[in-house]
Amino acid sequence: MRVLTIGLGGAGSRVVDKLYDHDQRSGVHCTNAVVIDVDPNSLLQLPHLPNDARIFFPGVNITDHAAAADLIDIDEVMTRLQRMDTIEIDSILICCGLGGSVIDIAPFIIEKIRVSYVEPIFALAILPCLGEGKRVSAKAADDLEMLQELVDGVILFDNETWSRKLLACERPESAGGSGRRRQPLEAPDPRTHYNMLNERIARQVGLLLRAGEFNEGGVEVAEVVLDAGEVLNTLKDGGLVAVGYATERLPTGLTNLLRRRRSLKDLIQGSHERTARIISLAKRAVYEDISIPCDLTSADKALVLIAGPSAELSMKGFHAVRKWIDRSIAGLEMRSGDYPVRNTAYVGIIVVLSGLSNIPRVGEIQNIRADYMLECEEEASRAPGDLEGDDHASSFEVLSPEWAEYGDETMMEKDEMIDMPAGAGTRQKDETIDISPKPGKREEDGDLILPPRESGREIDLAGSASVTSSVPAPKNSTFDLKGIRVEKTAPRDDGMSGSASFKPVQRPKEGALSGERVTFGHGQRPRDDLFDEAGVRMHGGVPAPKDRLPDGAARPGPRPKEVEPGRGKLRVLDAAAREEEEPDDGITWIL
Ligand SMILES: Nc1nc2c(ncn2[C@@H]2O[C@H](COP(=O)(O)OP(=O)(O)OP(=O)(O)O)[C@@H](O)[C@H]2O)c(=O)[nH]1
Repeated sequence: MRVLTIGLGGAGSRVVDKLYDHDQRSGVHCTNAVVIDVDPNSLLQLPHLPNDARIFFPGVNITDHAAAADLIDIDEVMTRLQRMDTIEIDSILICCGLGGSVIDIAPFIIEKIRVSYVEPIFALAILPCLGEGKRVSAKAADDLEMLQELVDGVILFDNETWSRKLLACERPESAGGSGRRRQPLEAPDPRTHYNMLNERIARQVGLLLRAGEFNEGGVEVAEVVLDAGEVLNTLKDGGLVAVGYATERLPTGLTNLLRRRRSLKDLIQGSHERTARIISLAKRAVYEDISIPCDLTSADKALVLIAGPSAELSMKGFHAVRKWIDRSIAGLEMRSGDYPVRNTAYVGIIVVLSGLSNIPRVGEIQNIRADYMLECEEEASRAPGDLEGDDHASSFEVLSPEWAEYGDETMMEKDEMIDMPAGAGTRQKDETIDISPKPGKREEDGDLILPPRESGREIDLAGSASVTSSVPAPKNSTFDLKGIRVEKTAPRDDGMSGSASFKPVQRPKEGALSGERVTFGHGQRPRDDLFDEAGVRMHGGVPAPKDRLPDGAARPGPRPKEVEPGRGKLRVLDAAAREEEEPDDGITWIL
C-alpha cells in the first residue's frame, strides 16, 4: 500500500525515519515521509530522512513543552504536505507517542487532512512505559481516545511490553532454528533502547504496508497475494489494531542438506516440520511477538500473511492457521495470503487483529488515569496552587540517578549536534543559530533556523537547563528518560494494583498447536472439526471462545469472501549481507 507517513514529536519522527529506511532498503518505495517536531535535536538526529522531510517549528522557549502544539503552524504543515507527490497514496499513517505534547496537534492536522485528502487515515500510536509516571499514562489514555475518534484505525505498540521483552529475556531465537540466542541486553542507553523498539515497530508495520507492493524488479512478481485493498479493509473501521509478527530462521548447513536428501521418510518428516513451523510461528505472532498483548477472541477482523521461500511455506500449516484464527475471532472478516520470497533464510508470519475490544494495557492506562485524577483532586483540595509543581514532579520522580546522568549526557550530545558559530559559549542574545543537520541541505533551511531571541535570555536548544537547575526538568528532550521503568520510584503499588484490571490473555496450553496431530479437549471449542480439513486437530488448551465467538448458528448473514492464498514472488537483494546486518529475527524480505 502506498502510504504517506507523518511523524509527530520525537517518537513519531524516529518511527517514521525507521519506516522510511526499511522502505528504501526493500526497494519497494511505497512510503512518503514527513516529520514534525519542535525539538531541533530530535530532528537532527534522524539518520535516514531527507532534510526536506523534516519540519521544524522553533519555539521562543522550547523547554515550555506544554506549548509545543501552539508553536506548530498547521497551515504551514499543509503547504508542505501539498508540495509532496501524494497523488498515488492509498492511505495516511500518523505516527506518534501517546502522552507526549506534539500529539496535541493531531486533531487540527487530521481535520485539515480530511479536507484535502479522501484516503483513510490511520494512526500508529505508542503506549508509554509505566515507569514514566502516572501523568504520562493518564495523558496517553486521553490521547488514545482522542485519536480513536479522529482516525479510521489505531495500530497500537506497547513500549512497556516490548521494553520488558527486549531488556529482560534471553530466549532461543527459534525452536527449530539454528539455536542462536538473543544476547541479554544490559544497561542500554535510552537511544539504543528506543532504537530497538523502533526497529521492531518498523518490521511489524513496515512489512504490512509493503504487503501488496513489490520492488522494481516487477517481472519476477507473478501474482499479487494481498493487495493494498485487503490490508486497508482489515484496518479500516477497525478501532484498535494489534500486529503480530514472528519469524524463524531456517536450518542451514551441510547436515541439513544431507538429511533432506536421505529418504522418502525424511521428506515426509520435513513436510511435518514445515507444517509445525508455520503453526508455531502463528502462535508466537498472536501470543508473544505482538505489538500489544490482546485477547484474540475479542477481534473483529483478522489478516494472516505467511512469507518465506516457497518450498518452506507449508500450505497445510497455512490452512490450519487460517482456520484457527477465523474460528477464534469474534467477527466475520478474515483475510489471508502467502508471500513467497526468494533467497531468504527465514520463514515469517504476520497476523493483524483489528477491532479489538480487550487490550489489557489500554484498560490499565485508563485505570491509571482515573487513579491519577483522584490524586490530583485530593492534592488540589489539600494545597490549591501546588498542583502544577507536583504534576511535573510526578513525571520525573521515577528517574534513577544513572538515567538522570545519561539524560544530561544526551543533552550534551544534542548540543554538539548544533552547528554553532565560533565562540558559541559567549554568543550574543540576538545571534541567529543555523542548525544544519547534514551538509548539502539547501531548500528547507528556513525550518531549521532558530529566530533571534527578544529577551536577554539565551535559547536553551537542548532543553537541558532545567534538568540541573531547580526548575522542573524539561519533558521534550530528545532522549529523555521516558520509556525506562525504574522500580524504585515507580507509582505507588497500591495505586497501581488497585486500578489495573488485567484480564489475562487467553493462551493455549503448550502443544495445543504443536504439530500435525493434535486433538481437541472437551468442551473448549464450539466445533470439533476445526482443523479437520488440514488434518490437524487442537488440544483443549486453546482459548475458550467468548460469547460472541461464532459457532455455526451464531454467525448471521453471509460470510465475506475469504481471500485464497495466491502466489507472488519478491526479489530479495543481497540476502547474505542482510543476514550479517540483522543477526536476530530480521527476515530478509524487507530487502
Ligand atoms: N517506541 C518509541 N517510543 C518513544 C520514542 N520516543 C518517545 N517515545 C514514547 O513516546 C512518548 C511521547 O514522547 P515524544 O514523542 O518524544 O514526545 P513529544 O510529543 O515529542 O513531546 P514531549 O512530550 O515534549 O517530549 C514517550 O512518553 C515515550 O513513551 C521512540 O523513539 N520510540
